[in-house]
Amino acid sequence: MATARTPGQGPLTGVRVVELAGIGPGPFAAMLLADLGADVVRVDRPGGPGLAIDPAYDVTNRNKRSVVVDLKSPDGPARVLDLAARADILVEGYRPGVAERLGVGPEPCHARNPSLVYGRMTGWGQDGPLADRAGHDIAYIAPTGTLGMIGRPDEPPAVPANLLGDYAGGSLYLVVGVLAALHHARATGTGQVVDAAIVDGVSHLATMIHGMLAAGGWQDRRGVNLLDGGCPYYGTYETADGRYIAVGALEPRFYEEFLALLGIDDQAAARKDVTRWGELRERVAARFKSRTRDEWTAVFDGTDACVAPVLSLREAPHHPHLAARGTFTDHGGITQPAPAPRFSATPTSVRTGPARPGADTADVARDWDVPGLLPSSRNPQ
Ligand SMILES: CC(C)(COP(=O)(O)OP(=O)(O)OC[C@H]1O[C@@H](n2cnc3c(N)ncnc32)[C@H](O)[C@@H]1OP(=O)(O)O)[C@@H](O)C(=O)NCCC(=O)NCCSC(=O)C(=O)O
Repeated sequence: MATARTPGQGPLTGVRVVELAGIGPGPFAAMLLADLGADVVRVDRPGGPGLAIDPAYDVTNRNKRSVVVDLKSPDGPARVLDLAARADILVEGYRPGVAERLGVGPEPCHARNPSLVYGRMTGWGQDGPLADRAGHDIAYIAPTGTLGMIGRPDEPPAVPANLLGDYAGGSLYLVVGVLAALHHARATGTGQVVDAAIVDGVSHLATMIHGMLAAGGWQDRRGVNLLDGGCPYYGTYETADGRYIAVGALEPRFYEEFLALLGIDDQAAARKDVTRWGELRERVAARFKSRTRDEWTAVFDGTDACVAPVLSLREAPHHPHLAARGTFTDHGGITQPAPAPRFSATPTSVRTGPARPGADTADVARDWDVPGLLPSSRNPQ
C-alpha cells in the first residue's frame, strides 16, 4: 500500500540513506539528500537529541521518514545494522568514537555492507587534539580565520548565525563527499568513510582569499579589504528609514552606472584610488541616507548597478525575483526555502513535512524489509 510519505522524485530517487539523528549539520545534510529524492530514514533516539526544536517545525526533517531505535537497548544496534545493510549511505554526527561504542561504527556496518558510504559529520574531525571536545559552529569557525575576517575593523567579529560553519563548511561538504564516494562505490563496489569536519570545510571555503593573501592583495584583518566591507562600492549602507541597501558595483561599467543613478558625478577616479575611499564612502552614505530603502530599490531596479535591498527573513519570500522563481514554498503552513539546486529532468519538491519521531516505523519496516523495527517483533510474547 502506498503511503503519503512514499519517497521519490529527484535525481537521487532509489538511493537509500540512514541518518543517525543528531543536531545541526548532519540533519541538514540528510535533508539535502532527501530533497534530491533519496529515501532518507532518520533513526531518532528515544527522547530526541539535546537541542531539538518542536518536531512539527523542524523543517530540516522534511522529505524524510523516521523510526525510533534505542541504541542502548540490547537489540537496538542490530536494527540499525539491518538498515545499514540495505542502505547506500549512512550519515552520523556524534562525537568521534560514540558510534563505535554504540555498535554501529564503520566496521560492523561495512561487515554487513561493504559498499556502504559511511558519512561522519563533526566540527573538529575524526582525529586531532580537539576531536573529542564539544563545540558549536562559532567555536569551529573561530580558529579557521573565517570568523575573524567578518565584521567592521573597529568592532568584534560579526556572528554569521550557524550558516557558515554548520551548513556551508559542514553539511555541504558532507553531501559532496558522500555523493562522490557513492559514485566510487557504484563503480567499484567499495564503500568508505567520509570524514567531514567543519574546520576543514570552512577553511576550504576561503581558498581564494588565501591566494589573495599570498599575493599581497588581502590584508590579514577584517573590514579593510575589497570583499569584506572595506571597499566603499562593496558593502551596505543605511537608508532614510533605518534599513539597509547592499552595493556590489565592482567592475568599472557597473561602478559608473551605480554612481550615475546615485547622483554622484565627480568620483569616477576614486574607484581605483584607495586614498579617496574615505571621501567616497561618506558621499555614498549621505546619498543613501536621503531616501528610504524601497525608494532606492526603485531607482536601481532593472539596472546593472549591482544594488539590492537588504531584506529580512520574513520579507525575502515576497521579493519579486525570489517570488517569481519560487525560491520559497509553503508546505503545511510553514514558509520555507524550496529545494535547491534545480534539475531539468528530475525536478524536486517538498513532498512531506517534518518527519515525526517514530511515525514511519511500520512503513520503513515494510519498504526496507526490516521487520525487527516493529515493536511487536522486538518484544515477542
Ligand atoms: C553536539 C555534541 C557536542 C553533543 O555532545 P553529546 O551530547 O555529548 O553527544 P555525543 O554526540 O557525544 O553522543 C551522543 C549521545 O547520545 C547517545 N545516542 C545517540 N543516539 C542514540 C540512540 N538512538 N539511542 C540511544 N542513545 C543514543 C550516545 O550514546 C551518546 O551518549 P553517551 O553514550 O551517554 O555518550 C556532539 O554530538 C558533537 O561534537 N558532534 C559533532 C559536532 C556537532 O554536531 N556539533 C554541533 C553542531 S550544531 C551547532 O553548531 C549549532 O546548532 O549551533
